[in-house]
Amino acid sequence: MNLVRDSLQQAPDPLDHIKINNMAISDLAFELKNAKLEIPEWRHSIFLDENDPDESVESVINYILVGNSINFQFRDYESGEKFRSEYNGQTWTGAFGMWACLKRACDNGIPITNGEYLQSLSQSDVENIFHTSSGPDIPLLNERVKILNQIGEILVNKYDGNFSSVVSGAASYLYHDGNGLLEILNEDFPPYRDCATIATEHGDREIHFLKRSQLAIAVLYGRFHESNKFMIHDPMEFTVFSDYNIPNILRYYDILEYDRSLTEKIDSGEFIEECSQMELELRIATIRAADRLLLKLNEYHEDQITAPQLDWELFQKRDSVDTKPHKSITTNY
Ligand SMILES: Nc1nc2c(c(CN[C@H]3C=C[C@H](O)[C@@H]3O)cn2[C@@H]2O[C@H](COP(=O)(O)O)[C@@H](O)[C@H]2O)c(=O)[nH]1
Repeated sequence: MNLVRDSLQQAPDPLDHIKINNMAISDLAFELKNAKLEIPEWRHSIFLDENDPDESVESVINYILVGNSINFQFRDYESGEKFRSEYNGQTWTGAFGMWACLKRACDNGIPITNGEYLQSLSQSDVENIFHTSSGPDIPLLNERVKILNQIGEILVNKYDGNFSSVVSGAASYLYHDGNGLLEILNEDFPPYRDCATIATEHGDREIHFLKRSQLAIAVLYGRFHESNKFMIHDPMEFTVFSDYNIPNILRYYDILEYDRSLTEKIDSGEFIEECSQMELELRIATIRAADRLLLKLNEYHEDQITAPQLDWELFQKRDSVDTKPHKSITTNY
């Protein structure tokens, strides 16, 4: 049982606005066959380090799972300019800009991973956390406040106020008869849910993308996979994380071919409505194409490459491709 892959089986194939080019998939797989395809451990200064005397595996788990609940939308909707903030003498942009602010809050003793604190966070508290002296404000601030309040309430009511209790109570799997960590995040934490309904010839079908929840678990898997401090025994069940960068990178490599109407919308900077057919097709095609790319890549690799490794390889190219990402206003990515 894989919530994402099983649900995508129900989605239309082929799609109306996007064609997946299998030749281009083979070409990119060949190009990447000797790539390192590492599992990132995310050991930047903007993340907590479990080896610090003041930190622990639990504090890293709490930090990553709180932060990823608001890991979405970092580009100014008009200018496309990325949110950015300073930390440790460096400028961090986009998602890393968000993490820089969260780390700054931790350094200032703000208990942002404590459910009690989160459930009563005010708008001005969050404005202060994400205050930046340069560039655009972080988008969707109010949505971030609501999500953090909701996450805090759930943690207090069910999990002793912190995410490490969620992890310790879950099986060390993504999927495990409802007790896998991904299943629990999806079931117990509505802000982490990431699903939509798509019309098919057999009627409406619910499809799951689980982008932020999979990314959050993949970060912990990457950080601790060489130790027994946090295990995921079914890493092949990850899919790539369908945000606004991965589809654009696949488009750049001609793996995703958009029809004229979708091309015109994206290249003119028009918004594509969240949960519209076009937006859902972008996310469905991203995961379908990336899974096919994984299969091709694994023809060249003895030890099986997992989706987080492919995702990170692709994601790093986001600022060097000359195609434009789509714009949808959403809290899913
Ligand atoms: N597929 C995929 N999507 C990712 C990431 C990361 C990397 N950082 C995470 C890794 C560890 C921490 O958890 C960090 O947050 C962010 N994103 C997504 O991209 C968007 C931000 O893009 P830009 O505006 O250019 O910063 C936004 O939707 C964000 O959710 C990734 O690795 N893969």
